[in-house]
Amino acid sequence: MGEVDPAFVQEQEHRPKLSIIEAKGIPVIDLSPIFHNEVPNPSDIENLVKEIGSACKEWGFFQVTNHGVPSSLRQRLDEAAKLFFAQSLEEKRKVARDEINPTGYYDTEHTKNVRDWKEVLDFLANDPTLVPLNSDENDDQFIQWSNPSPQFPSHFRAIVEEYNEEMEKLAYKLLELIALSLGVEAKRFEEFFKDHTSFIRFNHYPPCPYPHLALGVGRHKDAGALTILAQDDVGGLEVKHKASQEWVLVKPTSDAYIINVCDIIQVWSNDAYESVEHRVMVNKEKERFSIPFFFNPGHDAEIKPLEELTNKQNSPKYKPYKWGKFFVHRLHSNFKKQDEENLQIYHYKLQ
Ligand SMILES: O=C(O)CCC(=O)C(=O)O
Ligand SMILES: [Fe+2]
Repeated sequence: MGEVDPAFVQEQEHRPKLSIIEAKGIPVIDLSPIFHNEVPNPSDIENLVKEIGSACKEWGFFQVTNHGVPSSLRQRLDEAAKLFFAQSLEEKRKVARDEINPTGYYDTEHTKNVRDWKEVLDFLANDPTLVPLNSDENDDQFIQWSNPSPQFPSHFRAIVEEYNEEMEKLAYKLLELIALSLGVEAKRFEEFFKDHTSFIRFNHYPPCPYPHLALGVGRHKDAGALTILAQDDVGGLEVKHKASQEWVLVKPTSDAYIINVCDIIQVWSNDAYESVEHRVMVNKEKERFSIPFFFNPGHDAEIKPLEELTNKQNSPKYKPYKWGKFFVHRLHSNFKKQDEENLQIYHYKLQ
């Protein structure tokens, strides 16, 4: 790749600074109070909830340790992903995604209309997953998406299924802690996740000859409820710090997960918590792997600010929207460069 392909080139203002000053990083939160005691100690839980609430307010991002996910499972998953991506393009394209079934492999994603320097493999958490056929509000047809079955490595799908179960368990726990931190019942959000549309993504960022011009993933916010991200030890994820508006590198912490509250929690909390912009830098020498689990509600979930969190002084800031319609709208526009901007939650803003 000698010539710079203009599809990858970011506008000047969005290009990464390659010499990063490592400011204070995102908080690291120890989840052992909920996992390592048979009967959790109420004051430990209270402190944990406070820590999570502050992290959500200040950063929208935090890392968790002692999260209960076996590290041996994570290792097996990392190895399987490496084996898959090391194959020829021809092999990988045998499980390519298409406009009907968007799971599987692809290497042409655009974020904000600039091509990302990455290749991706997506699996659903629930196979099959029911979603609306299109984003038209008046059309009530549905479609089922199903998972790809890569031939190699042969055990890939089985490991992904095992890992998905662990991600779900952790996601529900985190959601409870976040609910408590907002002052609502621990299980308040659970009803929205019946037949959830969550999915797991394998990201591979190959070394890039022009890391000052391109990004692994351009700046964006995640559209779902919560993301649980595993990153390797290379580093590259940057988060926009709310107070300073600076891009801050998320330093890899071994065996930790990076958690971010996404657009739906922003809406539920009526902007008490914000979904924060992030992006991924690439580098000339090393490839990088990351594995986000996107925890999304069921397609039928209606998303709007929680009644308990709104009142006369703090009226709802968003119109209700159906998650499934929003999701397929976003997905269809990710396929190619488009003239109009992607659907975002601010399009539902009331004030
Ligand atoms: O690779 C990463 O660290 C983050 C990827 C990401 O933000 C995404 O896939 O939405
Ligand atoms: Fe993201």
